[in-house]
Amino acid sequence: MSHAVHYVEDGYFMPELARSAGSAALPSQAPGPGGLSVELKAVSKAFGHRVVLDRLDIAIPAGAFVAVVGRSGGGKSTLLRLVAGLEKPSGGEVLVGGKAASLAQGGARLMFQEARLLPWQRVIGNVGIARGPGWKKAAQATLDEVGLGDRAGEWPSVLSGGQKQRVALARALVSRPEILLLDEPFGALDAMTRVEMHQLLARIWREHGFTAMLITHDVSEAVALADRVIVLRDGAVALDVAVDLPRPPREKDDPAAARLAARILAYV
Ligand SMILES: Nc1ncnc2c1ncn2[C@@H]1O[C@H](COP(=O)(O)OP(=O)(O)OP(=O)(O)O)[C@@H](O)[C@H]1O
Repeated sequence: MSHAVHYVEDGYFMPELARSAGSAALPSQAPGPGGLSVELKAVSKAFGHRVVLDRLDIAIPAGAFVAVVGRSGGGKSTLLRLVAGLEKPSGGEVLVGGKAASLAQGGARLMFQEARLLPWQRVIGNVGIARGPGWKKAAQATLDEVGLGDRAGEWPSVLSGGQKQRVALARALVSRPEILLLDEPFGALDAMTRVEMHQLLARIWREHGFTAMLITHDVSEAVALADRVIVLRDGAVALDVAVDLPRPPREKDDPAAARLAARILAYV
């Protein structure tokens, strides 16, 4: 498997590093890479005296879709930053594809609650921010995939919140990441738009084949999208449950999904 090298810091590509590493935007019609496994072995993280994560053991197989839920301040974003290589553990090991997670190794892309688009770049420029050879074609194809092919030449400021998140998703996907790390990506959207984004993300995950880690406060959203839900509580895993229901998305009006969400909520 070829490991594309990507560099991310707070959602932005650092194109000069990507170029020097020989990375280019890949045509988005290429088959998905299948994802990388993620393994946390006795991982602890402390900020000063505050222990945020306490000897976590989590193994995520390549290509899985895992949601992490938990109360505010419970260490969910910290966990994601460790997997992205943006933070180092205070103890234990974070392995991505069997190697220590690091920014330099790359392969993971992040998506946040805010789209974080560059206002001076048009939509297509925001997606193809790495500017490798053929970037425009790849960016346009990825915009087509997220249903915004006809908005490529517009400025981000004229887009709705949901459309901006579609652009952010396209920006994350254009380089065919092996891991997609989603930190409350739909938290600011209205209920209808959230459901549309669930459908889009579920389809794209199936078609691309990356490993997905979704952080969310919303247990129903976790059940709608993930094939496994982990509850983080007091820095430890309080529950780790498989979502053994028909393929996502599974929305709240599905009684089995609602029952499972209620069960999970008891552990949050
Ligand atoms: N760089 C940092 N320096 C000091 N403390 C930090 C740092 N990053 C996170 N923390 C602390 O770690 C704890 C967990 O934060 P984190 O953002 O991981 O939680 P979270 O579960 O994602 O919360 P939320 O759901 O509110 O986003 C918090 O108490 C936070 O203040």
